Amino acid sequence: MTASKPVQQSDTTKSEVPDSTTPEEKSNIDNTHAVDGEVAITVDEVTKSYGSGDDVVTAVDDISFEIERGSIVGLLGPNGAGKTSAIKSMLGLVIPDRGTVSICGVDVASSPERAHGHVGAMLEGDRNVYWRLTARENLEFFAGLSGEYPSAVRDRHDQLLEQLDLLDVADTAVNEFSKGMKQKVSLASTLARDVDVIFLDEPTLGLDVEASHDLHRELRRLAQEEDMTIVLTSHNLDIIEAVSDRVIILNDGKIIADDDTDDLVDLFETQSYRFVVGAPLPEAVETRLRREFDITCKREDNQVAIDCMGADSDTVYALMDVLSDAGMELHEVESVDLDLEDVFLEVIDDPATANGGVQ
Ligand SMILES: Nc1ncnc2c1ncn2[C@@H]1O[C@H](COP(=O)(O)OP(=O)(O)OP(=O)(O)O)[C@@H](O)[C@H]1O
Repeated sequence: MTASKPVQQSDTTKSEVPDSTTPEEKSNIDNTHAVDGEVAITVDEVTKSYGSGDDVVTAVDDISFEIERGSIVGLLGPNGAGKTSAIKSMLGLVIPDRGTVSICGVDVASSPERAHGHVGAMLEGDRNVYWRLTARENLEFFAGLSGEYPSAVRDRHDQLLEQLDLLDVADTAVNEFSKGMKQKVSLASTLARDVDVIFLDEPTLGLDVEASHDLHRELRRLAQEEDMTIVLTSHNLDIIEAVSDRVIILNDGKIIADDDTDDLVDLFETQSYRFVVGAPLPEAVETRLRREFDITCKREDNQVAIDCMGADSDTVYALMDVLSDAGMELHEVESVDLDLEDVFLEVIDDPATANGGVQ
């Protein structure tokens, strides 16, 4: 990503980035898959604050992780959790106060151009591309930024355009496209160079269901067949659950969970129980349950379903004792089917529940 578009965005922090790439390194910028071992990204004790004195905001607070080559990692967190700052730190778009980042074994701070040679990024969706250019011209432009000749990448671009269902409109100006199509051109432009790592911020924003599924498939294919490493953020947790091998959840700049997506959901599933009792649930009983346990109640016909998250066996028996003391008839106890969204809300509410995943 010698000078690819994300680095050119109206990002006031860009000027902070020094380019200490040596002339030898510059002459050596290429897109070979020079991956060091199996680790594509290393983030080591990175902290990034903005402002100073009383106004200081610590957006990223001492985070460390490694991302394996060919994996897809979802970076999650509520608004203001530090996701964008973490991604910008990884890309070298902001300079961390402390810590180091390396991509494909290249230190981003000391050799940004060489590191960027391995990276594509789509940070602002359809605003990432030039609307007056055609889809194909956008791809050629972004490939050209790193010195690739249009004739040399034509086959690859045709393949990309075909995979994203854009080949028929390849020579149409982007400003005639729908938002979803622009988004796809943006993704194709991110992939227009042969890179090892891509960062995608809200890649499915504006895409319809079918286009979203196409994108899921394409991301999985890129990881599985081309060994591409993908870091994505989205507020749509269905997408993260569908494509990510692993999720890292940030809150207040800290990592509060970091685990394989399936393991994280399984962990909560085995700890989450539904107790079904006959309605009504007396207010005093509900108040006591809410005070002593992490529960939600749903009324269904003549029954009340009490969902208890993060429960071990002691909790299950203690909750059953409360119901029994209150003379409630217990119809059923079952484990609850959860999705990533349930897990995310639970971890944000109480990070300690992600035991095994907390740093
Ligand atoms: N340039 C900046 N100057 C000052 N504070 C900033 C700056 N950028 C981010 N912040 C603050 O840092 C914190 C983390 O912001 P960041 O944008 O990294 O979070 P985020 O998880 O990406 O949020 P969102 O989901 O809302 O995009 C927030 O409190 C934000 O206000």
